[in-house]
Amino acid sequence: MEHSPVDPHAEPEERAVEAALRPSRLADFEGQPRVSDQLGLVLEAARHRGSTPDHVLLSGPPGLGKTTLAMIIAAEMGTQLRISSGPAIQHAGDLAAILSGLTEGEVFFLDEIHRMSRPAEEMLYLAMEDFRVDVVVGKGPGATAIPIDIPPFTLVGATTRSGMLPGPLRDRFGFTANLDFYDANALQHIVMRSADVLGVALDAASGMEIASRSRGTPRIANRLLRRVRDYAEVKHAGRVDPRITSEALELYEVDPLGLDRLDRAVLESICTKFGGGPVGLSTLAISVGEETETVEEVAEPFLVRLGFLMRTPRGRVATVRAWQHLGLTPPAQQDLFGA
Ligand SMILES: Nc1ncnc2c1ncn2[C@@H]1O[C@H](COP(=O)(O)OP(=O)(O)OP(=O)(O)O)[C@@H](O)[C@H]1O
Ligand SMILES: [Mg+2]
Repeated sequence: MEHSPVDPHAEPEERAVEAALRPSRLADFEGQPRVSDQLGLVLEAARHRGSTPDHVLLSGPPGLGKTTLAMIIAAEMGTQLRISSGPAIQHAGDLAAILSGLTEGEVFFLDEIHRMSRPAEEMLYLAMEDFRVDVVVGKGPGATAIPIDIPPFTLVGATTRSGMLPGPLRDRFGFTANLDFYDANALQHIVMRSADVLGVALDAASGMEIASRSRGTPRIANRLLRRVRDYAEVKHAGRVDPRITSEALELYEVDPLGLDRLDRAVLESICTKFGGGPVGLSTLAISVGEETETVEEVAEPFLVRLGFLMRTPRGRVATVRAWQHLGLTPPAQQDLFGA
């Protein structure tokens, strides 16, 4: 499938553009006031004590700013950031090599920490708690563990699935930030700032138009901004206004609530082919010509969040709001749940 403009996961070629749009100071990190305040305090206190900050766990859906915050933490502490990820650390030895190479006070960012192997995880416990790793040398009865001290560091772990983290690991973080979806005002601020960086003359109303179609996600807001910029450059000599903005977003099939072609196909299928549901996930996926995983992981979470779709034990059901959003007349209320 072609990449949807509202898929919250990053396209590989998007990483470079994203780097340019990342705020590098906490003060520029918009829209998560609680997280910013609390994290600001943790960092400030550490600076006062002249020690390294507690380990930080960042959790939340893709595109909400976990990597950005990890970089901000290092920048605010004036230290280097080392980056690795759970899937890249399959052997405990990989982790031992990274940890023993850290210098004092460094921030170690471990992305997708829920995907680390078990032995690496156990090594990490010790490193987080005692700043020590035990490297096992040899095999069988003759194997010995050689303790190696590592300099104090701050681990910043990121996960989209905090539920998948084992309790002992979660407990070793001194501070956990749960990132939540952003409201339209915050996204508007983010998009205005990004427009500045990209040199796009974006007015506030167009910024709001982009924000309200971005599914609460800064990554999507920045991406839609770039699509609007392309459209404006090609069709309107670079001029952006609210009408041009909504034309552009319609061209990319992102509707006023942020639904894309697949989201609408899913709802339309439930309503028009299956009488509003319930319909099983695999049947639904076949009817829209998609993989079940795509329907389940890309389309459904947002539809559920909007209150357009319910997952019931008997299958997917479209709500009255979904019918109305599609401009269809819902069947009488009791039929939605009956039979
Ligand atoms: N609070 C924010 N203020 C400004 N820009 C933000 C904010 N949060 C995220 N962004 C922007 O959104 C984009 C995606 O953010 P980031 O890469 O940090 O998300 P993530 O949570 O790490 O996603 P993933 O789970 O896919 O790794 C970046 O370009 C970043 O600059
Ligand atoms: Mg990230």
